[in-house]
This record gives sequence, C-alpha cells and structure tokens, in this order.
Amino acid sequence: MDKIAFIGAGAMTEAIVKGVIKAELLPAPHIWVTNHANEERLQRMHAVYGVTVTRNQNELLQETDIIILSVKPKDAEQALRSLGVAQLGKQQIVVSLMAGITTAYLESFLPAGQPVIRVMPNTSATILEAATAIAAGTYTDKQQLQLVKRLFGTVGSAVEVGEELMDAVTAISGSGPAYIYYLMEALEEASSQVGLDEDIGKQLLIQTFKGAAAMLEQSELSSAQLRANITSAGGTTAAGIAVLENQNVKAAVKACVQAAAVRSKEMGQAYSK
Ligand SMILES: NC(=O)C1=CN([C@@H]2O[C@H](COP(=O)(O)OP(=O)(O)OC[C@H]3O[C@@H](n4cnc5c(N)ncnc54)[C@H](OP(=O)(O)O)[C@@H]3O)[C@@H](O)[C@H]2O)C=CC1
Ligand SMILES: O=C(O)[C@@H]1CCC=N1
Repeated sequence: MDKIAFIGAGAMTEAIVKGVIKAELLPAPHIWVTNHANEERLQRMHAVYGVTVTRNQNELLQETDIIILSVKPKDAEQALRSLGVAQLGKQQIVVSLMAGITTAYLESFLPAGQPVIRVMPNTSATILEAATAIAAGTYTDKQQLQLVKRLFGTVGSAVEVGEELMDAVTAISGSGPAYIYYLMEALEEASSQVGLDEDIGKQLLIQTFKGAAAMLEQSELSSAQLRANITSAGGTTAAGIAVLENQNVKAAVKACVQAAAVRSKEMGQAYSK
C-alpha cells in the first residue's frame, strides 16, 4: 500500500488518519485528504498530521490504492457522481465508511467491475482501538479484502461480515462508543452526587471500565457470571442493580440498539436506486 486518499475530512477521517500515522502503516505525506469546501480544516490537517491535502480530484486519485469515502450519507451522491466520472483503474479500491449506504448503491455510480468495500469502524481508531467490520461488494477479490482488512487492522481489530449484517454492526460498534460515553456521563454525574471529587471520580470510573472490559476479554466467564460474582446477597451491588431492573434499563438498551439498526436500514433505503 503506497497511497490512500480520503474524500471527506471530518471526525472519522481524522480518527483513522491519526491511527494510521501512529501505527506507521505509511508515511503521512502518502495519506491524501480532500473535503467539500472547508479550506481551514484541510490546512489544519496538513499542519497537525503532515498529510497531503488537495482539492484537485485527479491528483488525489492518481495511483491511489484505496479511496475512502468519508462523507455524510446525505453527501454521498455528489461525491459518488464525481468519483464516477474519474478514470479509476480496476485495481483501485473504493471503500465507504458511510452508515447505511449499500455496496449496490455505491457500485451504481461506478464503472462495472470497480472493487467496492463497505466498512464500519468507530472513532477509537484514533488510539488504535477501533472495532471495524468489513463487507465486500460485488467485484472485490480476496486480496483486496485482505488489504482493506490490514488497513483497518492497524487501527484496531477488523472482522469480515456479510453485508446483510452491516446495519446491526453499525448499531453495535459504529455507534457503540457513544452509548458508553452516555453511560460515563451519567456515572460521572452520579459520582459527584455521592460526594466524589470530579478528578478522582473520573479516574476511578475509567479504570473500572477498562478493568471490566479486560475481565470480559480475558476471563472465561460471561458478563452475567462476572456480574453475579460482584453481587453479594443483600449488598450494595444488589441494591444498585435492583434500581436498574425496576427502571427497565436492559429493555432501554435493547431498544436503543434496535433504533440505531432501524435507522441504518432506513438510511440505506433513502439512498438507494
Ligand atoms: N463519526 C463516527 O463516529 C462514525 C462515522 N461513520 C461514517 O463516516 C462518515 C463521515 O462521518 P463524520 O466524519 O462524522 O462526518 P463529518 O461531518 O465530520 O465530515 C464530513 C466531511 O465530508 C466532507 N464532504 C461533504 N461533501 C463532500 C463532497 N462532495 N466531496 C468531498 N468532501 C465532502 C465535508 O467537507 P466540508 O467540511 O468542507 O463540508 C467534511 O469534511 C459518515 O458517513 C458516517 O456515517 C462511520 C463510523 C463512525
Ligand atoms: O451516527 C451516525 O450515523 C454515524 C454512524 C456510526 C456512528 N456515527
């Protein structure tokens, strides 16, 4: 892999750029970035990360192995129309990060035979801890899939899934960090309410999250068993969990994931031909 190009210079592009540079997958100037209009944002990305920025599409696409579409779904059509008239080589892989947008929709703008891959990473790419799922389009071969898997594998873990699972993946791990941050917000507020200093509370909570995730990863016990091990009869945890049960928190979490998956599907339907 010698050159990758991002179309779109927002939050997700920045997370991946940071990760790729941190992982030393390729030198920063070999990472090319463009956006729609925000020149200041492009110049900042160049100054901070050393990436090459341009608004000349020919230059951006020339000899680029992987072209990453990282615009919002509402801007997909405009970006794809522009890509559709570019003289892409058949070895150039078009990768989309866009929630909901299907490979069939992407392919409909591109010449027949163009390899397309749909991925769903998350913002933890910034610190090489992303969870990414990858689904192949119609014209992608195993080698191309491996190359893209390697790219996203450098910024975290990457798994291949069938495209029919991408809405579910988006609802779980694409949006997932936001659910955890939401829970953290609530726990931080609760920690102040029970009298802890803000910094101490935050430090205790972060380590508690890290420890719990590592326990789940390293022990053979399920999350339910790990929870049971903490919950003494008549103790503090039981008192806390009883409130969560009374307030149907599990049902609310399931409804949250369902809503995100439904929204991903709707977005796919809104942007289909
Ligand atoms: N944020 C997240 O956690 C995740 C996001 N995603 C997906 O990643 C994609 C990007 O999201 P995010 O980074 O948050 O979005 P942002 O709104 O932060 O960034 C969007 C970028 O797209 C650019 N853009 C818009 N239209 C065009 C165009 N026609 N040509 C070139 N660039 C264009 C914008 O440029 P300008 O500023 O100049 O208008 C901007 O740089 C989305 O499709 C989202 O579904 C996937 C996983 C997680
Ligand atoms: O909220 C969104 O639509 C995007 C996709 C996954 C995370 N952010």
